[in-house]
Amino acid sequence: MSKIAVIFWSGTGNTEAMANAVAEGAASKGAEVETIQAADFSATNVSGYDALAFGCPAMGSEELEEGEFQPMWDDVKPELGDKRIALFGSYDWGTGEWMDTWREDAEDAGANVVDTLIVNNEPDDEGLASCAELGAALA
Ligand SMILES: Cc1cc2nc3c(=O)[nH]c(=O)nc-3n(C[C@H](O)[C@H](O)[C@H](O)COP(=O)(O)O)c2cc1C
Repeated sequence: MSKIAVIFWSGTGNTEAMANAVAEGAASKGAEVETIQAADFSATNVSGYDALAFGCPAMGSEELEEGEFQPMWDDVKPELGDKRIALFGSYDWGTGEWMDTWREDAEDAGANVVDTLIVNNEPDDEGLASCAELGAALA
């Protein structure tokens, strides 16, 4: 059975709803899933998982959240090796630029990004289904 971590930061709950749906999708494929707040995850935890999903909304000016998520990400990304990872998050007025930058950053660090998913504001049923598919694809 594969073990999957879904690590997220969410200010107003939209990315958290995505995280829960990603976790449900992975669990539906028989994976053991842990959903973890960004502040509670660090590089030393990476080895305990086969695959990892990271969720963070567009913040700043098309940036990752700087207080908790960005430091965690900078700590974790060099340790990901060839583990399968997915990136997801919610946004509002932009075009998803933060996700393009984030994916590039992950790939520059050598990460094996299997997929990314962005959802505008609160995920609707279609958005939640896409999240579940993302989770299932990681499992
Ligand atoms: C401080 C701040 C900065 C933001 N910057 C952006 C941005 O650059 N681009 C964008 O599309 N949305 C931006 N947003 C909107 C959020 O990404 C959007 O509200 C998202 O749904 C929040 O997700 P959450 O509920 O998981 O916190 C920003 C929101 C806040 C509060």
